[in-house]
Amino acid sequence: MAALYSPKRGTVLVADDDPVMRLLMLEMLAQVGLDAVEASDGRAAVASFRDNAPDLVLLDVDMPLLDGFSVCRAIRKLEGPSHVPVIMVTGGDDLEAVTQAYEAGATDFVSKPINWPILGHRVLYVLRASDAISRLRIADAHNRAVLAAIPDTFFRLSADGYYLDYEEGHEPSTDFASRECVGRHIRDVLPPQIAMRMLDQLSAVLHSASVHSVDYELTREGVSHHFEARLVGTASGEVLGLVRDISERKRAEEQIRKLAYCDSLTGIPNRQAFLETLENELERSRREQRKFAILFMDLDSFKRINDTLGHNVGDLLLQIVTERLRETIRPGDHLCSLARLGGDEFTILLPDIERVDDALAVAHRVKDAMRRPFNLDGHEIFVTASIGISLYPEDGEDCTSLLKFADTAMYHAKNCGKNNAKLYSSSLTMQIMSHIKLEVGLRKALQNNELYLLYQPQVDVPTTRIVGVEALIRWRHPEHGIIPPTEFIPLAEETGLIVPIGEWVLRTACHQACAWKRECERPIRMAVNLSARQFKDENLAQIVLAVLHDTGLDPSLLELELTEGTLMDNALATLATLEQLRGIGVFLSIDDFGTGYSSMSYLKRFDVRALKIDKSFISGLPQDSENAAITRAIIAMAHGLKMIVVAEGVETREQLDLLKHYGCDMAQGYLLGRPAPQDAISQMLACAGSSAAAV
Ligand SMILES: Nc1nc2c(ncn2[C@@H]2O[C@@H]3COP(=O)(O)O[C@H]4[C@@H](O)[C@H](n5cnc6c(=O)[nH]c(N)nc65)O[C@@H]4COP(=O)(O)O[C@H]3[C@H]2O)c(=O)[nH]1
Repeated sequence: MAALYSPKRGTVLVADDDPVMRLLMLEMLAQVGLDAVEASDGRAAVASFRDNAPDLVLLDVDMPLLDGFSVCRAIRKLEGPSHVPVIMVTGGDDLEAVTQAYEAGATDFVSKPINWPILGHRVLYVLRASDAISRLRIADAHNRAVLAAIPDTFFRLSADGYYLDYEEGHEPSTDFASRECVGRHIRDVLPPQIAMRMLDQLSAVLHSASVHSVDYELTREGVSHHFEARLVGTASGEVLGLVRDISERKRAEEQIRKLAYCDSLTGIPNRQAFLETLENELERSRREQRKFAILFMDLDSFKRINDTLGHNVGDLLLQIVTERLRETIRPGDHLCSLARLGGDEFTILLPDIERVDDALAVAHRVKDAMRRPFNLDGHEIFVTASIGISLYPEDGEDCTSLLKFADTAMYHAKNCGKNNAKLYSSSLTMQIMSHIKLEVGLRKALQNNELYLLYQPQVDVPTTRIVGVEALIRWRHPEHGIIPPTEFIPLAEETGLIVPIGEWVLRTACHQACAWKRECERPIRMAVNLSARQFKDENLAQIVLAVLHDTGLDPSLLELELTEGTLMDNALATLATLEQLRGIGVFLSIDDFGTGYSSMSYLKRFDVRALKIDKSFISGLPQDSENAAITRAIIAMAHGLKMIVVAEGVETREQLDLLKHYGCDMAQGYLLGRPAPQDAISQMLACAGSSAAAV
């Protein structure tokens, strides 16, 4: 069985010279469960108090040797921090004795004649109250100790905002001295803005049980400090507050913010910071009905510099670019914010612009600043920039769209030949959307057998016999019908899809050339266009070799057509590739000759078999004497270099006659045969002598 809980039994010192009274008191105390020790005079009472440390003293006023008042005073002197309750027993209506008792330090009094049953309860009540008071004292001492241990400033405010109490914290920056606050209103102590926020929170905490905090900054003796006041309401309708100096934390936060919002390479705001500034600017411009512009800048050849000169030089370039951008936008544009979004992409936010021209003017200044040569680690580098501009509110109402549109305009600027600044327009998005759709379609075109080849005859001018064909690709789009190569080859180049597509063209064309050789029992040379991207593909020679091997076509029946631009792009690498192709035994010809560099000396180095004069020269013949002269000169020079000449775009009998007269070797054009499917070409080849149809 569990032991019964027995409350602590208190001990009462009963001091009375009357033995009957003592006996009655002892009896009464026993009734309410209390122990007692007795003293029959004043001195004995003081001695017993010292020896027994009672919890309560019942003290008669009239006693021999030392009266009750003196005993009470002696007890008060003896006792430590604990305050033992003393109940004095006074005569009937002796008011003076009561006053004297309180003055001597008595807790309570009872007057004679004593109501014994009530005295028991009275004693118990006083004991309980004294216990509560001593617990309160301990709690208070605890609280004081806690407050003394924490560095915070502590204060107490009345519900209407007056400081009732104020204890300065340990921090040297403690915001105010106690004497500046106690008895004064918060408004008279703190700056108006801060006081207002405090008062707001004051009423909030009085209506809720939660802790509210207010952050504020105060400048004391020229030094700024950040404080955090935590306020809590009490049951008595007051507010307790703790104020802490959080300057150190604020500094750390600021440091973290800097790291998170600052681009470490250039020291300017990063993407995150830019997006937040943009968000704020949008809010402000919306409120104040103002306009702003976003400039999105991208360097045109950054990747090349990074790849060729290394990342260190690339980084240095970005740092100098940042410096130049800073200088460029500084005069008069102090509100602009510059950021690096990543890589070589920079943005400039131009607030409060009045006209589009203001944004364009900054864009042109930026472009000019970038055009000055950069001296990087001993390398003199020339860089250009493409800039896209979007405007609020004209182009969009939200940050994401505005930034995207500036980016879109930047791409448009790049497509328009780089070193450009372009404004966004909604049609750009449409163009880009259809571009993306086309790209998605092109990715599937090969698997879905949507690509096919047409072949255009190439004839020997003196005899007009078909000696070769040029393979020309077409795309049968499921929705848009036939798409010409001029529309999708650049896209295939851009996306790299030209490599698999080009291989398919080569394979299909070589296959067909073999078939015609079998059918006609004479060789028909197959010309296939090679784009710059294919030419740069380091696997080109292997692909050509594999295709020739797989199809069984004699390499000398394959002619690869390249433009001058492709050849000139990287002369050294070109020579190596050409060497490999020559090693395989295929021929090379230069397409669209006359439209590019037209450098004969280079062509000699590259050992090409044929030059194809661009149709723009042929179309004006025979009337256009200038083009006639150029055509004649090209033919003569090509022959001088032992190259044969093919005229493209021959549409009339007169043109053919003139070309024959100039000694042109071969011709191709609508007059001699339009690009046609393999069956039609087979028929043409089968005709007697295989002369071109119309001639
Ligand atoms: N006005 C006029 N035009 C004539 C005449 N005779 C031929 N043409 C057109 O001129 C273009 C000649 O091809 P290109 O200069 O190599 O120019 C080609 C070539 O650069 C490219 N291309 C075509 N197929 C391929 C391919 O399989 N691979 C690569 N990389 N490019 C290709 O697309 C360009 C355009 O091809 P097409 O639209 O087929 O256009 C062809 C042809 O149809 C004529 O008498 N008058």
